This record gives sequence, structure tokens and C-alpha cells, in this order.
Amino acid sequence: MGIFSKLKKTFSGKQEKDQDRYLSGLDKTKKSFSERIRRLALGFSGVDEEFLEELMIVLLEADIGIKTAQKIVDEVENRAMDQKLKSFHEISECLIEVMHDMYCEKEDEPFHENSDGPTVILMVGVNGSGKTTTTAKLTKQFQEEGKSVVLAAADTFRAGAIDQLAKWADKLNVPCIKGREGGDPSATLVDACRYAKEHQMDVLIGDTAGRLQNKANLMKELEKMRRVCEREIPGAPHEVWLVLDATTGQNGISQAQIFLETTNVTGIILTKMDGTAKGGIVIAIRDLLGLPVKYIGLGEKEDDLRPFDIDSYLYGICEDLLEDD
Ligand SMILES: Nc1nc2c(ncn2[C@@H]2O[C@H](COP(=O)(O)OP(=O)(O)OP(=O)(O)O)[C@@H](O)[C@H]2O)c(=O)[nH]1
Repeated sequence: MGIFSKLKKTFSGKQEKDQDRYLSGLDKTKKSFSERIRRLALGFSGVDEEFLEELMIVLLEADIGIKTAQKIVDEVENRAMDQKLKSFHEISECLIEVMHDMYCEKEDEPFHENSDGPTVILMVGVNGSGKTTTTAKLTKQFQEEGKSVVLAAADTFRAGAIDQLAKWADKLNVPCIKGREGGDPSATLVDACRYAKEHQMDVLIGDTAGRLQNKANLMKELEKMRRVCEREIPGAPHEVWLVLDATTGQNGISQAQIFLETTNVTGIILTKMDGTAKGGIVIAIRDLLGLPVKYIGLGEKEDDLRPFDIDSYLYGICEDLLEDD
């Protein structure tokens, strides 16, 4: 069964709330991606140089990035030759299949849950990427799984960041360990780890500052945070999630690379997917950074976060093309 039939079988007609949010959150990407692919169909007369060039442009417009886009184009060309694909429908299905296979090439590690005490998650990323909002959204998700959560407002750098997280904590009714503005974020994390152990919390989420002004400083700060967490709770931090703003496109990938060079990131959370037509960045992240996209942010409310799933994502961006089937 081809990927189009598989996606249709899995998702068509499903009216669940979760899936609706996934689809509406990807609406901008879907509209522009499907529209551009359909435009490609107009002048299609086979997989020739002109077609491959146009396909490359479509992928770049979706923010897949030049390296990854080139790989996809080459692979579509190879498969089209090997499998003697002729019609535009076959080619567009092959394209989605190549994107799927590229994402699935690497296996995802499951959530590193600490079976022996609180699971510590550190949120890292540049200012404004959505760390604080995502921390709140994650809190809600863990609460829905029946887990207790404590927050650590370890962004002691940005004025107002502590209050912002504390407000979310009030709203979600979870404890929040607050640092002092301008204070040492590691000290806040130590307090939070101790609180989590003492109160037998399931999850501790640490919202950190996103300073990128100097790689050496960032490295030092992140290393210290890891060290103090590990000292308080062996194996912590169990996850370090890098929050990236999808609307910053390829720029976001460069930022990510700096974080990857400075600390052991275990996953990506891509925010503001609802605000961009360039959702192809998911594929570029996977290809260039090798990291799984754990969650995607699809809005500003606490419910607007979904675990990333490659099939739902591909269905979300190519749903209109399936109708052409
Ligand atoms: N549309 C949309 N907006 C989002 C999403 N995630 C976060 N935002 C908004 O992005 C803005 C920045 O989010 P914050 O959570 O404050 O970002 P931050 O990384 O904590 O920022 P600093 O505290 O400055 O480091 C806020 O206005 C959020 O409401 C999302 O998935 N979709």
C-alpha cells in the first residue's frame, strides 16, 4: 500500500478533537505546500531537469533548507527511475514517501522517565522561542497523564520571566520554585530538585534563560545547571528539550546548532507551527540535527501542544493532495 492510501486509511473521516487541532495548526503549511505542488502538476511532462528544479524551489519555499531539499530531490529522481514512475500522482506520492523515510531513518528514543524519583526536564532555547508557554503546555499534558509537576523558574535573566511562569503555575495549580531576578539559575534548580524529592513529585520542568550572546558563557551556565541537577537527582536532567520557533526557519537551525554544541539536547519542541507556512522545517531539523521533534506547538493556549507524529504531520500538510487521488 502506498503512503497516500495508508494516510487516508488512518486519518480520513476521523473527527477527534486532537486531530482537528493538529490539522488546523498546520493549515498554513498545508495550503501553501499543496498549492505549490499542484502548480507543479500544471506543466508536468515527466521527471526531467526542469521538473526537478521546480520541485527544489517548492521544497525551499517550505523551508526544508538547501541540503535536505537536494537530498529529497535526488531521492525522488532515483526512485522515479527505479520504479518507473510516470504520472504526477505517483511522483507526488513518492515525494511524501521520501520525506517520511527520511524522518524515520533514525529511531526515536522513548521518554527517559526516571523510575527512581522525579524526572527532570530542562527547557532551553533563545528568548521568545516559546519556552515558558511550552513549559505550561507540557505541565498540562503531564497532569492529564496523572503526573504531579513542579516548575522551576530558572530564567533569572529576563525581567518578568519568573512572574510569567508563576502565573501559569497558578493557573495550572502546580508549585513553582522561583529564583531571584539576576540570581543564579542553578540555585533555583537545586531548590526545585529538593522540593521535587521531598514532595515526591513525578516531573520537574526547569524553564531556563535563553541567552546566546556568548557560546562559552552559555556552555558554562548549562553545564552548571546539569551538574547541580545530577548532584541532587542521579541521572538528571533526564531530558533537555530545545524549544525552537518554527517561524524563524533556517535561522532556528543555526541557533539549534549552537545549543547542540554546548549541551546534550535530547529532543526538539517546535513552537508556533500554526503561524508559519514553512512547516517543512521539521524534515530539515531531523535531517540536519538528527534529533527527534518531540512536540509541536499549535497555538498560544495551554492545550495547544501535541506530541509530534510523522504520519499525522504528513497527513496535515498533504491532505489536499490526497483528495486529488
Ligand atoms: N501562535 C503561537 N504562539 C506561541 C506558541 N508558543 C508560544 N507562543 C507565543 O510566543 C511568545 C513567546 O513565548 P514565551 O513562552 O514567552 O517565550 P520564551 O522562550 O519563554 O521567552 P523568554 O521568556 O523571553 O525567554 C508568547 O506570546 C507566546 O504566547 C505557539 O505554539 N503558537
